[in-house]
Amino acid sequence: MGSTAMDLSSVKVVVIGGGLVGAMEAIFMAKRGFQVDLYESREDIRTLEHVSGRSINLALSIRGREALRLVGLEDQIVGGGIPMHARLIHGVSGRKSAQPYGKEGQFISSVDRRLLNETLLTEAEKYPNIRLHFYHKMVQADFDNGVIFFTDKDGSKVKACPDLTIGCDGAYSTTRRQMMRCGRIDFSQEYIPHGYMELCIPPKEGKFAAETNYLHIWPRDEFMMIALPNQDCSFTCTLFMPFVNFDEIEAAGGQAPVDFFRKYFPDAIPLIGEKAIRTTFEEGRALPMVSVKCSPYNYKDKVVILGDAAHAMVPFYGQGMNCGFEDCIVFNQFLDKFNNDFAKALPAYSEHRNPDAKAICDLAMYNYVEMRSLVNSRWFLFRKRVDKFLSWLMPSRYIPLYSMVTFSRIRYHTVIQRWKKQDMIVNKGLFYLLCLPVIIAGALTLKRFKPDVFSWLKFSGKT
Ligand SMILES: Cc1cc2nc3c(=O)[nH]c(=O)nc-3n(C[C@H](O)[C@H](O)[C@H](O)COP(=O)(O)OP(=O)(O)OC[C@H]3O[C@@H](n4cnc5c(N)ncnc54)[C@H](O)[C@@H]3O)c2cc1C
Ligand SMILES: COc1ccc2c(c1)CN(c1nc(C(=O)N(C)c3cc(Cl)c(F)cc3C(=O)O)c(Cl)s1)C2
Repeated sequence: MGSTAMDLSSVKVVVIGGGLVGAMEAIFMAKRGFQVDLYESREDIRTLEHVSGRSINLALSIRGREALRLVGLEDQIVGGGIPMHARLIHGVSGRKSAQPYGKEGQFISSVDRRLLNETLLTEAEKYPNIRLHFYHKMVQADFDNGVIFFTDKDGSKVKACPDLTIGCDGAYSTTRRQMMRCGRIDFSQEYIPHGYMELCIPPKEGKFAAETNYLHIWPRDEFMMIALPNQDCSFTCTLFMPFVNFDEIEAAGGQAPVDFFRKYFPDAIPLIGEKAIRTTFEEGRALPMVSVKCSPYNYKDKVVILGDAAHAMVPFYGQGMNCGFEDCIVFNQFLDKFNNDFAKALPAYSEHRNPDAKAICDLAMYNYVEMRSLVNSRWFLFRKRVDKFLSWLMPSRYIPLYSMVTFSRIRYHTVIQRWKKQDMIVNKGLFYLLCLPVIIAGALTLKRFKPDVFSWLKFSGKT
């Protein structure tokens, strides 16, 4: 159904989910001229009171920034965030080592999740062709007949009859589940044995209690903690640990959480505070992390899923939201390419985006191991220095993996291809650089003490 500009307002698009990607997608669709109805199961988060010390932040990088630029919000969001120019690794001894993310001026932004979501919803509301419906939970869909059913706040049924449904309802997506009832959708999910819990480093005398413009990392093999700065001079820490360890600490109770921190994160205790560590463990529960993959992302010309609904990933690359925002850019490009013909744009988008989303899900899972253990090892630090040297030596030909993910819009599946090629070259180069001298020294030593040791190398010349 290709449509010309003049009659797009009769095209009805329903967006399921008013989270980060749903709010962003609603704006993209409204800018095209469609009539957009966004349905969010929860309340309007802008009406909720703010609780200090409970802010959750996210790392915003170039892929997400590009989507924000396209909807005119990049400067506002980046300006309200805190730039992180480097990672700061905290050793268990308390020794800290900083590793800049890139060249001068290259940074990632720590942004407040709620503020970002509120800003997107408020921007969406400015469009006359967007209506926001809160307390509307999508419960069933008959995509073939274009009917979607919701329950509203008092449980009564609401119906919508869109031309296109866009599911942005997160990792546990109902839209995806409904699609799986009517189409051949491959689906897989994997929970990792780790959970996460958030803690807060409050301001100290109104100022940041730790180095400000850094992503703080405490890598401890099976455990890891990271901290991102907030506008109110606090840090939000995320502790990653196997559920068995969370359960042990919870079962022990009392001083167990503080004793655990004293053993693994001693330098964080004065920053967070013993009382806050105890109460966070007493009151909070570790949350799960799931990786979801599915294919395709569409069912005919009726429905498409974006964001975590299509590809939830473990957070060990800080790319989930960035990838979901990039979904909005790419889907928009396919609507341009096929002049809003959903029958062509939806399958083409799914075929194009699927390998990229699966690639970043795999990279995030790979990093789940890499960041916890290797970031402490001398080899990891050495490889970072090799990365830095090679990217200085061959800036256009050698880009470190995390730079391709975080500071470029190279397609995620191409990132993996280039990384594998680069890694082979580097490891081969390192072999020759490190092993060859040893081999040569060994051969010379052997030759000195046993001159005829290489006589078998000489050709006898006899036939
Ligand atoms: C610990 C952690 C750290 C992270 N850090 C980063 C980071 O640094 N950088 C980054 O880019 N990403 C990060 N992420 C990932 C990021 O949070 C997600 O990728 C992003 O929130 C996905 O947005 P979404 O809109 O697709 O889904 P969600 O944010 O889950 O939003 C889905 C929305 O749909 C609504 N909904 C659900 N079901 C229905 C229904 N049936 N009907 C109507 N509405 C419904 C929900 O209420 C919700 O509002 C992190 C994730 C975790 C867990
Ligand atoms: C709010 O909760 C969370 C949870 C996890 C993350 C974020 C926010 C933001 N994250 C980012 N990751 C990278 C990255 O590329 N890598 C390889 C890293 C991966 C890990 Cl796990 C890490 F600890 C450091 C780096 C690093 O490079 O510093 C960025 Cl760049 S930002 C992970």
